[in-house]
Parts: sequence; C-alpha cells; structure tokens
Amino acid sequence: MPSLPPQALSSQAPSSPAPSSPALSSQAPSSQALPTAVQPLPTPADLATAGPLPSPAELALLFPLSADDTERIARHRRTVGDVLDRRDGRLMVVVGPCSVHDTAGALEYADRLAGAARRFEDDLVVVLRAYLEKPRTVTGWTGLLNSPEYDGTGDLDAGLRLGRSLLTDAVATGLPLAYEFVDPALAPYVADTVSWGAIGARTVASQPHRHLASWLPMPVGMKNCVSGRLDTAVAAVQAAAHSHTLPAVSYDGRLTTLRSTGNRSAHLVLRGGPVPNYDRAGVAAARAALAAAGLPERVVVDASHGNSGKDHNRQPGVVADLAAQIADGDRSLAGVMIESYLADGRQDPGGGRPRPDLSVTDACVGWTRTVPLLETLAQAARRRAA
Ligand SMILES: O=C[C@H](O)[C@H](O)COP(=O)(O)O
Ligand SMILES: C=C(OP(=O)(O)O)C(=O)O
Repeated sequence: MPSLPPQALSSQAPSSPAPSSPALSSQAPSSQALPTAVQPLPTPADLATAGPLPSPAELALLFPLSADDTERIARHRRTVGDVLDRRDGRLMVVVGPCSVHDTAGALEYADRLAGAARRFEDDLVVVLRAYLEKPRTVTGWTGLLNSPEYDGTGDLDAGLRLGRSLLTDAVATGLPLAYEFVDPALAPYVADTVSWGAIGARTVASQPHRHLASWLPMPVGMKNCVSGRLDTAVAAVQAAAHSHTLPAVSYDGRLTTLRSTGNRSAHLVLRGGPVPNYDRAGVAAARAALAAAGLPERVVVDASHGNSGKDHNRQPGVVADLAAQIADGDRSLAGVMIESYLADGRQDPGGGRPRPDLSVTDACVGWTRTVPLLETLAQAARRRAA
C-alpha cells in the first residue's frame, strides 16, 4: 500500500461555490416549471464542490489497526462462527447503543463493557454494538458516518475520519465489534474492524446488501423484515451463502468488480415486527422456516425493536424469556441482542448538542440495568452447557 501524506487525503472543496455551468443551466428548464419528481441532475460544477473522499486505504493509513488487532479480530470472527455452529457452547450477546453519536461516551461504554465481558467470558461472547450508520423508516439522523455533527449537514469526509478513529479505539478495548452495513459503498472503510455484521430489517430484501454479505469476512445476521415476515430474511441467508459478482469500492477507492466467495455464516436475526417473535412459538417458527429452506437452525434474537415495541423498559422481560428458553436447553438460540447505553432512555436533542450519555435514536437500557441482564444470560448459558 503506498504511503500518502495526510494532506493528500484532505477534501478538495474550494472555499466558495463554483459557478454553475452556463451550458447546462441554459438547457435546463427552471425548477419552478418542473414537476416535483423531476430534479435536474447535479452539474459537473456541483460535483466539483463536493470534493473527493479518501479511499479506504488512505483512511486505514490514518487510523490503522495494529497486527495484534487484526489477529484478534480474526480470532473473534472464528469464535462467533463457532458459537453459531455450536462448536463453542457459549452464548453471543450483541450489546451496546442503538447508535454512536458521541465518541467519548461510546468509549466510556466500551470500557465498562470490556470489564463485564471479561467477567462473563466463561459463558458469554460479548460483542459491542458499534453502529455508525442508521437506516431510517422515513427520515432522521443517519448516523455518525454520514453526519458526525448531528446537524444533518452530512459531512461524510469528517464522518469517515471520526467513525474510523472511533472503531479503531473501540477495537483496542479488546471487544469484538458489531456493525450494521447500511450503505454498501461505505463497507470497505470499516469492515476490517468488524467481527459480527448485520443487514437490517429495512435492507434485508435488497440484492446489493445480500451480495455485500456474501463478500463480508465475518458472520452476518439477516434481520426479519419490519413487517415481521421471516421469508425475506431466510432468502437473504440463502443468497448470501452463494458466490456473486458485485461492484464494490476497492481498497484504493476505485469502483471494481468483486467475485465473492459466499458467506456460510450468514444467519437469521429475529427482531419482531408489529407482533414480537422472541417467544418459544416465534423461535420454533424460525427453526421450521430455516429447516424448510435446508439451512442450519440457528438464530440470534434481538430483545429491542419490534420485540420490545421500541420500549426499552420491555427489554429485560424479553431477555428473561430468552434466558428461560436457553436454560431449558434450546441450542438454536446462538445469540441475544440488547440495546444498552450509559443512561436509560433516549433524547430528542432540539437545537443544542445532545447529551453524550443518552441515545439519540432508539431508547436503551442504562448501564446499571444492563449488568443484571448479562448475569441472567450467563447463568442461562451455563445451565444449557451443563
Ligand atoms: O435502530 C434504530 C431505529 O429503529 C431505526 O434506525 C429506525 O428508526 P426510525 O423508525 O426512527 O427511523
Ligand atoms: C436498525 C436496527 O434494527 P432493525 O433493522 O431491526 O430495525 C438496529 O439494530 O439498529
């Protein structure tokens, strides 16, 4: 990889907007005359003012992983695969904030979780949710990578730098990281730091996301649709297991053709819908759908989202139900997801800066309520193993 001076990575945005192209603007009808669905395409001048982004290689040079980090991430990925394949009898717990909006707050949380992960390591494989992109039902803040200032201005260049620096710091805590891949073009900037990936309920039907999962070098969970349907996610697991040809941003930032090998560790994540699906009947229905598709009967269950009606106060009840199923010996339950952060609840920051310790997206269970949940799951996993 060529070594580049940091100034070579800076955005090329000029200080004042470039004039619009007279040739193009004289051809384009005025926007008032256009039906709302027909917007003029960006002009070459618009594109020039946006400035280039660093390539994944350039960003990794600024915020590198050490050889030890890379070796540890490879080990974490194998461990998660072993849990999914039941070669490792522990339970995976993917836990952490709905989204990272404050890097200091996220790292404080990661430090606390790293301590808890060591405490429960005989029974649990604890994975930190380090989600920097948010899919929205309609509109809203789309995450630190796209909008690091939480003001909707969308400074992707700054977001990539802040996001990668957070991920490499989080890796240094020794925890495996979980990440939802929302925009396939951004995956090469972050994928080397991730040990468990997710394709979310709003993108699981998308072919580019399934193809991306077939290339990602870690186990990837496919979430059931927002509607609660399982078949789309089951089809995504099948699609991801195959080899595909896909366009992808290469390490040096060029659009390239990639031939994926297929991801044999893709699996189903139950996140509920209008009706929860974490209970024994929901898990049994998932096992039946996987068996009918000829897939391994293994699931991760998300205690939040549709399974708690986005009410964080209901997550402990969901976890208790799952713990009972696990303690009773259900070996198809490979993992549990919990949305948890430093403080309990969520905020809607008006115009000001958000509180660093409180979620700006979905409500989370606070840290003091999270530790007993980990304890409950560890006891359940120990009983199952025995
Ligand atoms: O996980 C977070 C949210 O559930 C997801 O981003 C959708 O949020 P929204 O329905 O508020 O847009
Ligand atoms: C958006 C998320 O979940 P889902 O896709 O299940 O809504 C999430 O886990 O942050």
